[in-house]
Amino acid sequence: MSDVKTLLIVEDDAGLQRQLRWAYEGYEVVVAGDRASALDAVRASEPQVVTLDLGLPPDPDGASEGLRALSEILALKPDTKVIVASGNGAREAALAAIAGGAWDFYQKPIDIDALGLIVARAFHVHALETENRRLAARGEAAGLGGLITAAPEMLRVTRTIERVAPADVSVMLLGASGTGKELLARGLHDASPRRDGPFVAINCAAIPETLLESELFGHEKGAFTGAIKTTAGKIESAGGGTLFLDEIGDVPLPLQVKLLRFLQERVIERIGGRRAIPVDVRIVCATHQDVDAMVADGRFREDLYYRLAEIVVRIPSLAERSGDAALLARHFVQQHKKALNPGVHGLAPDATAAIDGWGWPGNVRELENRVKRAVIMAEGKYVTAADLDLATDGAALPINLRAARERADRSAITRALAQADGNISGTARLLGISRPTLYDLLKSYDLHG
Ligand SMILES: Nc1ncnc2c1ncn2[C@@H]1O[C@H](COP(=O)(O)OP(=O)(O)OP(=O)(O)O)[C@@H](O)[C@H]1O
Repeated sequence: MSDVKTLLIVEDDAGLQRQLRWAYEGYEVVVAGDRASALDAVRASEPQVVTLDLGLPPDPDGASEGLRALSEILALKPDTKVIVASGNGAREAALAAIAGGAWDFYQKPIDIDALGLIVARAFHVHALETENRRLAARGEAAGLGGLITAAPEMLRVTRTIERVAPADVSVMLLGASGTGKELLARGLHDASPRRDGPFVAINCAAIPETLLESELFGHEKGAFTGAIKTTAGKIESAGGGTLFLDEIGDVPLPLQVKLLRFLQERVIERIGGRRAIPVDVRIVCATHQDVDAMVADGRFREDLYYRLAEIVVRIPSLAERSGDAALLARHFVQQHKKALNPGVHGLAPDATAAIDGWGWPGNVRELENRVKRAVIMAEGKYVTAADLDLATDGAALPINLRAARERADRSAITRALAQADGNISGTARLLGISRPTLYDLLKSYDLHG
């Protein structure tokens, strides 16, 4: 990357454009007045930092055009630091922008000095992150909550989590199984002012419906058969800290009502109890399910959704994080070799190639399990593709078109299967093929739906 610091100012007001253009020293300043020219400028000048007015034409009084520009800029260059400007009282737009990956926001009218400081800090952080990525490419990065990544798609997520951690807003993490949702929830807690309080996690899908209420809210002695002593629930135990509700989509409707009441009133009553107990807890929740669809067909209460999801963070699957699979595999080999097989030194080149070519439907959890098993199985100094049980993928074979097509097919199918949660109709729809064609492909590639 060149050393030139380029700042893009996206602002439709000609007066402000002029004022801002001359306000900065030491940066190459580029100015754009609307979304299309902003994108052209991002392509042409690759600014590290962008200040973006959310009210752009043709929606100068709203935020729709600005938010669209934000997402398009970040899709083009995910590591860009975008600072959004919003009008008075536009808290919702600002929150939406942060959830959408904006790095910071400031309230208009513009205070040139204050904005100058935010811009300078953005350049500084951009430079640090670039350096981190360089180190990470050599396998040396660990960030939020011990999370390992060098992928811009994931760095955006960790950045969002770091930004929302200090604010007491509820956060919903959406991602497939094994993408690191719990790790991120813990990272958020550790980065928040509640870090000295407890972090309590509960997997709502793993607890039978009949027990979930008592797990969450606690019970008094004698409240039901088997309630031999008064027990505090997870909500109460998380007092002063963070409660992580994993698989929130699995909470049955009657309990959703009770949860909503707690979120509105911030008091709980244990089962069989008469006393309202105030609890100060921050809620972070997660699910691999499509909550929007659940809300649409009445399986998830909309009012509860809005309470739980002030900020929604989508976590990319491992296959969507460029370069991370190999980086994480190296990390897991180093982490586990001592206990499992001290003779192992690292990964053989065919193993790295096979890892890159695999679709990782089970995400980081699958990767860690495969690597652990492979470290145990490895006979020589290096873990091979065969030890990882990935040798059939064709990744290690010489390149030919048929093999390349098969790899692409496999990768798309496994990703679609993961996204559709194994549902065949859903997978076929995502891939744009018919169900019978999908069945044929699954059979010929020996994949399992
Ligand atoms: N980026 C990462 N760096 C290091 N370890 C990771 C990363 N992501 C996930 N892991 C590890 O992978 C395992 C699965 O992660 P985690 O439990 O957070 O996933 P999850 O999305 O909550 O899964 P589930 O929804 O199935 O509970 C854990 O052992 C976690 O430590």
